[in-house]
Amino acid sequence: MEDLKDVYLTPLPESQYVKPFRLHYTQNGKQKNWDLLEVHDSVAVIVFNVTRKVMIFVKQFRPAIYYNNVHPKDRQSDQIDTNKYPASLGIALEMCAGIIDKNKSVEEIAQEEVLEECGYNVPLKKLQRITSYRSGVGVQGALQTFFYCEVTDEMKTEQGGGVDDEIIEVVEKTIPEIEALVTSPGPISSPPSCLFALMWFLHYKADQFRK
Ligand SMILES: O=c1ccn([C@@H]2O[C@H](COP(=O)(O)OP(=O)(O)O[C@H]3O[C@H](CO)[C@@H](O)[C@H](O)[C@H]3O)[C@@H](O)[C@H]2O)c(=O)[nH]1
Ligand SMILES: [Mg+2]
Repeated sequence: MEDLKDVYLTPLPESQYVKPFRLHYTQNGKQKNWDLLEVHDSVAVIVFNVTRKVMIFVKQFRPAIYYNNVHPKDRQSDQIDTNKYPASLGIALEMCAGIIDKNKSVEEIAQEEVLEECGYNVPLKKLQRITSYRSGVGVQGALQTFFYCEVTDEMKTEQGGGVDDEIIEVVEKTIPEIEALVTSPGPISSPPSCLFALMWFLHYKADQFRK
């Protein structure tokens, strides 16, 4: 995951993942505009292993985090120096998550992501839909649907780690480790949606697993 080289930037061509727009509107009689990115809606799943009382996280290289850790003056050069800026600067700890880019229900997408990324084969009825919320309200506003799912060691039928060219490390954390994560001074290399999910878990679910 940390073997990174040949890092450079280009302007964005036509993309299947992000579409940039300027939205024009008149509000209270005043003409305005706002620059935004159309991105896919998504699902995210808290996977909790009740056999060993650990939460299942995924760790992966996130180019957007990496980019934001590169000093603006060093972004201009032909290539970003990976000795100065190693891959570790872009590695995020997240819940299992995936974009909705297929004609399937959110439950089916969530089920697929849990298998592909974490290696657990869960029946649809084990996926508890908690809520949905808007991510990136400044420029995206896409909808993410959040699930909670309890798994056992017996359900782990695959390695996990992603599909195609995805490189994902499956990481397990105990409840005290989750508490340490959400109370750390940061910067935490996780999206706020993940931190919300962890607080939700600590508030509504964790007590029964603390004994
Ligand atoms: O520019 C891009 C963007 C995506 N991909 C591919 O698209 C897939 C995306 O993976 P998937 O697991 O479906 O989605 P995530 O990247 O995990 O993103 C989800 O999880 C994130 C963490 O919660 C949220 O921020 C996102 O909104 C949500 O879509 C992967 O195969 C990528 O390789 C590319 O190749 N190029
Ligand atoms: Mg994913």
